[in-house]
Order: sequence, then structure tokens, then C-alpha cells
Amino acid sequence: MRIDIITIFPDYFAPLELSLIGKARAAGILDIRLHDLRSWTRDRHNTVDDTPYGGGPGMVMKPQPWGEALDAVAGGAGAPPRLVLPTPSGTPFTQERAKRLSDEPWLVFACGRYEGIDARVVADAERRMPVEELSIGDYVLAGGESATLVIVETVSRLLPGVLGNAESAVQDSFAAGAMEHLLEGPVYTKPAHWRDQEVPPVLLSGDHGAVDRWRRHEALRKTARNRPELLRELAARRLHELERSD
Ligand SMILES: N#Cc1c(-c2ccc3ccn(Cc4ccc(CN5CCOCC5)cc4)c3c2)n[nH]c1N
Repeated sequence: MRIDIITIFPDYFAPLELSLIGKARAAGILDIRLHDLRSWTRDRHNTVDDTPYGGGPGMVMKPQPWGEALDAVAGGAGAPPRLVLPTPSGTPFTQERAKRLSDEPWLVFACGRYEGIDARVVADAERRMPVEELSIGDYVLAGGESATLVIVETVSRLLPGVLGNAESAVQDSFAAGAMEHLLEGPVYTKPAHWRDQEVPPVLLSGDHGAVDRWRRHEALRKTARNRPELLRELAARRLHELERSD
């Protein structure tokens, strides 16, 4: 997968040199390219923002630098990329959406700042590529960079060869076919005894059936405590399946 990121803060993405994603880039599984939006400004101050038409707080990112950046990065011959635009007003980013994005050969991320990007940039981009406006949660960030890091990490770990043990991606809480969208329960490693706490004996029993039952029980407990609404959705899904099979 190729990933292009357009931003006024390229250094924000230093973490993408590290760990799993850094290794995947070195292995050629991921081709991540950073682009400084200011490279496409035309004034000596490299201006990327201006006051909003109609008044209101803050500044808005000018269309011209973005238009030319997207032309340069995403405008080549061949199939266009999917443009991903993090925004507070975007569609919720979920594991399901991450799975779909992981099937794309080429993603371009537009990282906004200030109060956002002039709306004509998305309208112009939609004429030549699919555009997805996504939000990573119901809280307000200062820009799109941290959201892009979240999306890139979530999508990248689903690519074959990125995770050492592909199994762990499948068992993720929200991965389809896992423990039905339940939250993971507690995990343990050596030593078996630590600061007067013991690892649950079932995990040392070698009885895989008992371990699976225990893990499911702990997952249900954790989900009931932290995300009860997921249990209601699970019950509704189960009921729907039963009614369909009748
Ligand atoms: N993904 C994601 C995000 C973002 C996100 C993503 C991208 C950008 C680019 C700029 N910002 C800052 C910003 C702050 C507030 C507002 C709202 N204002 C609109 C105009 O009226 C006043 C109020 C807009 C933009 C961003 C924030 N925040 N939270 C998420 N889950």
C-alpha cells in the first residue's frame, strides 16, 4: 500500500519511522510519503490560511495550496487514490472502515489545521477521486495529523506481513468474526506470581477449552462494565439471527 500524507507539520509523522510501521516500510509492505503543504504556496510567507468568509472564529486553509498539492500528489495517470480527510464533522472511523481502507492500494491523507480546509478543495477533489471525510471520535483536536496517525496505524496493522502474528489482528475486539465485538479481557505473562498477585490458575491449566470459556467470560464482564451498549447490540444481532433461522 502507498500512503501519501499532506501536512504543514511533516515532523508530526516521525512515529511512522518506528516499530511495526517502520519495519513494514523497510520491508516494502508500506510506501509512506510525506509532503509539506507549504511547498505549494506562492507567497514569500508561505501562507496557507486566511480569514473565513461570513466571519466566525479562527482561520480557514486556503484552497490554492491544497488544489496544487493534490494535483501534484494524486493527479498522475492511472487509477486515482482514495483521499482521506480527517475532520470533526466526518463519518465515524471504525474497525470496519479500517478493514475496507486496508483493501485500497493507495491512500492520500489531507491534514487540515485551523478551522478546516476551504470546502471547494473537497468538491474539486471529488471530481477525480473518491473522498472520505472521517472523524476518529467525538472530541475536538487541533488538526488532522493525530487523526491521520490513528487511521494509518489502524489500517496498516491489518495489512498482511505487518503484524508478526496475523492472529492478533483477527482477535481484535472490533474485528469481524472475533468474539462478537466484545472487549478483550485481562492478559498476563510471566512471572506467575508478582507482588502477591497470582495469574488466574485456568491460564496455567493447559485446558484450552477452559481457557477459551474463561476469556469469553472475562470479555463479557469487561464489556458489560465499560461498553454495555455493545452487549445490547450483540443481543439484538443474536435475536435477529435466531428469528431469521426460524
Ligand atoms: N478526525 C478528526 C477530528 C478532529 C479534527 C480533524 C481535522 C482538523 C483540521 C482542523 N481541525 C481543528 C478544528 C477544530 C474545531 C473545528 C470546529 N469549528 C468549525 C467552525 O466553527 C467553529 C468550530 C474545526 C476544526 C481539525 C480537527 N477533531 N476531532 C476529531 N475527531
